[in-house]
Amino acid sequence: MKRAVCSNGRSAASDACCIWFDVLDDIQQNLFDRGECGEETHELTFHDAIGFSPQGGGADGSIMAHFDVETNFHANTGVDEIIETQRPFALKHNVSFGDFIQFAGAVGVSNCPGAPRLEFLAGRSNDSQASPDRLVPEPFDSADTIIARFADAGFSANEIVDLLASHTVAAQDRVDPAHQGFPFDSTPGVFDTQFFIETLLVGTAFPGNGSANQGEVESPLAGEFRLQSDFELARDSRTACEWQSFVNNQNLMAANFRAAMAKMAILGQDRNLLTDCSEVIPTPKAVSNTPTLPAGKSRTDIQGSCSATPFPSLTAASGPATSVPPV
Ligand code: HEM
Ligand SMILES: [Ca+2]
Ligand SMILES: [Mn+2]
Repeated sequence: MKRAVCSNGRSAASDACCIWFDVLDDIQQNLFDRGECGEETHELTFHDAIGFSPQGGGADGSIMAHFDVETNFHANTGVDEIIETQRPFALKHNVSFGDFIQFAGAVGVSNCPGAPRLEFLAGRSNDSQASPDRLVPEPFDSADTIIARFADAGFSANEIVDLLASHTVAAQDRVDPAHQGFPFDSTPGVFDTQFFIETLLVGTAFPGNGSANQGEVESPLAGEFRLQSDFELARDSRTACEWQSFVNNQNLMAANFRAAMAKMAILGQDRNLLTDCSEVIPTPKAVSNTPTLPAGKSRTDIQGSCSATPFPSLTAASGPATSVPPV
């Protein structure tokens, strides 16, 4: 079949995909600061899409269209800034908010070395209803509550773990506002397995001011932040084996994340009515780093929680205890 001719010598299987090359150029330059590993937009993919229940909603752009409602939800505190930054790009290119949020998320992830190249389907309507409150999980929710919420949206316990690979390139700003940019693993610029290793280490202290915020538990490394929800899901019998399976398996982690993200990105949408524009998403750089026990830690610091399989043996880094700078 003849390919559609797009800007700057590029082409696409469908005419409808050409516009996304222009959006790509614009956001790489002006939203991601020349291709930075962008955490923020990719958080928005989740907060828009998980506003879904069998009653409706989902990855429909509602968080941007009805930001006056949805950003008042406690779990969306602070997300208003990301929305304000992104909305002008969607309006300028005249694409739907739902498409834009998922596209920006996929491009943001592609800027992180080691990430899978995510699927991107275009064609979501720009009509949406505001999501009801209490659908976005909170870091202080119990494993039971989180697993039940995801089940209501159609995700298994293992798929929660798959989606949480996103926390390998993430940091907190709002749980402890006095210590913004404290990341969830020691390599927040790399989509690697360190998040799954480090969340299983014994917690030793609260970074920053030394005391707990709501949804925070003790972390194992100076400067690293640990969410209570990550701590619990790493150790819960329903999620611990999927969690451990990623510890030394980058390819499995990346493949499962890709599949779960593809599902999340079309919550509430009909896949058959969308156009596959995945070829517009850049191919992420590969990584070759070895999954590692951070310096200063040993096997005895690991709280292995999968009863079916022993914790895999890992290379231990040497040198002074790892300390993680903010992002
Ligand atoms: C169990 C469910 C989840 C909970 C309770 C949770 C909770 C949180 C919290 C509390 C933060 C810190 C926000 C801040 O203080 O600025 C955060 C950050 C983040 N989360 Fe999650 N999350 C969950 C699942 C997910 C999923 C499924 C994704 C994406 C697919 C995701 C992507 C992110 C990203 C990218 C950030 C970093 C944002 C930034 O750097 O500003 N999270 N998460
Ligand atoms: Ca990482
Ligand atoms: Mn939504």
